This record gives sequence, C-alpha cells and structure tokens, in this order.
Amino acid sequence: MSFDLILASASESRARLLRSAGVRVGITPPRIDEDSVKDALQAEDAPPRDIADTLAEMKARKVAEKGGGGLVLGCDQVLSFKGQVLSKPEDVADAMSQLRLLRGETHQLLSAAVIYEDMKPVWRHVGVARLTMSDFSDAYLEDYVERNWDSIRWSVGGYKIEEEGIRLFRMVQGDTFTIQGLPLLELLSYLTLRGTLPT
Ligand SMILES: Nc1nc2c(ncn2[C@@H]2O[C@H](COP(=O)(O)OP(=O)(O)OP(=O)(O)O)[C@@H](O)[C@H]2O)c(=O)[nH]1
Repeated sequence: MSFDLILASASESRARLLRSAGVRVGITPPRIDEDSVKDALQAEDAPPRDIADTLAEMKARKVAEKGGGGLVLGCDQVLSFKGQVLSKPEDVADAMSQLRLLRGETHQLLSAAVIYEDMKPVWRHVGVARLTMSDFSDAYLEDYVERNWDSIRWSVGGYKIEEEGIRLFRMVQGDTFTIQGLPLLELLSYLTLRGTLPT
C-alpha cells in the first residue's frame, strides 16, 4: 500500500485525525530526546512557537533521514502559560497540579507541523489556540483526572477537548484540530494544492 505521507509521530490522536480525513498514513515514531532540546531552547529564552517548530522539524528530519522518500510530517505541541511551557503530565498528581494552575486562566496551545521532502523542509505551519478554563471545583478536578487518567496522560495540558475535557472550559478560540495536536486544515490545504490529495 502506498502512503500519502509518513507521520513521524507516536501520537495516536494525530494518526486518527489524518486517517479520519482520508489521508493514507504510514507511521514511523521519531526517536529524539525532546526534553533536552526543550530545556536547551528554554535556556535561550526561545519563544514557545519556536520550540514547537524546532521539535517538529527535528522529528520530520530524523525520520526522513531513514530514507524511503515521499513526504514526512513531523509535529509538536506545546502549552504556553504565563511564560511557562507545560508538557504532558508525568502522573495523576502532576495532572491535578497542572489543571489547578490553569483553572480560571487562559493558556495557549501551539501545534507545529513540518513536512520534509527530499531531505529538506517544504512546508511548515504553527497553529495557535487560546483556551480559557472555568473555575471548576477541586472535587470535580480530582474526580475528572482519576476517571480519565488513561486517556489524558497522553495529552499536553492533561485534557482531551473532544472528550469530557471540554467541561473544563468556558471559552475556546481556535480549531479543535489544532487543540488535538495538528493544524489539519492548513495541512490538508497544502496537500491538495500540491496534488497529493484529490480535491
Ligand atoms: N485527542 C487529543 N489529543 C491531544 C489533545 N491535546 C493534546 N493532545 C495530544 O498531546 C500530544 C502532544 O504531545 P507531543 O509531544 O506534541 O506529541 P507526542 O504525543 O509525544 O508524539 P510525538 O509526535 O511522537 O512526539 C499529542 O499526541 C496531541 O495529539 C486533545 O485535546 N485531544
């Protein structure tokens, strides 16, 4: 089976978004040390957008270097809150403390995507969403995390917007795809414009 692109990501959410849109996706998870790259960039005060874009490009390049040709898509999402960059929660306690931090406040999700072809970047986009959380109670927060841990553990911010996580919010600006980790609309526009996908 031929693929429209290779997804250089272990994210089941991204694979699902692409396949639901009818994109024929091969998966090759990248093997990069995200944390050390993130730490180095934060030490240089790199803005969250640059952190996400740099990591997305590194993942695409790492998989493109394995050969195989075609289009390789690398992605990365970061949560930006008052100058901090938050990652996926380490454990239940971390998820609870992150959500307490974000409660009643507005944070941004930045979802970067980079496509490599013939060993060079040919397209990139960083989607941005702004999300304002409601003032949910500690009791609901703890119950939400305990019940949903197996799902939210894979999500930056410790929530899944398309599941019960939507109840944590009172306002969301930006598309659900960007929030779920992929600027899908912009990606599909590029793939149709270049003739990879029929339209
Ligand atoms: N389904 C869903 N996934 C979300 C949501 N918010 C964030 N995510 C996921 O959170 C993850 C963000 O972490 P990343 O480091 O960018 O990606 P990853 O899952 O570690 O996978 P790699 O691309 O291999 O690094 C992605 O898998 C996103 O799809 C959401 O609201 N819904």
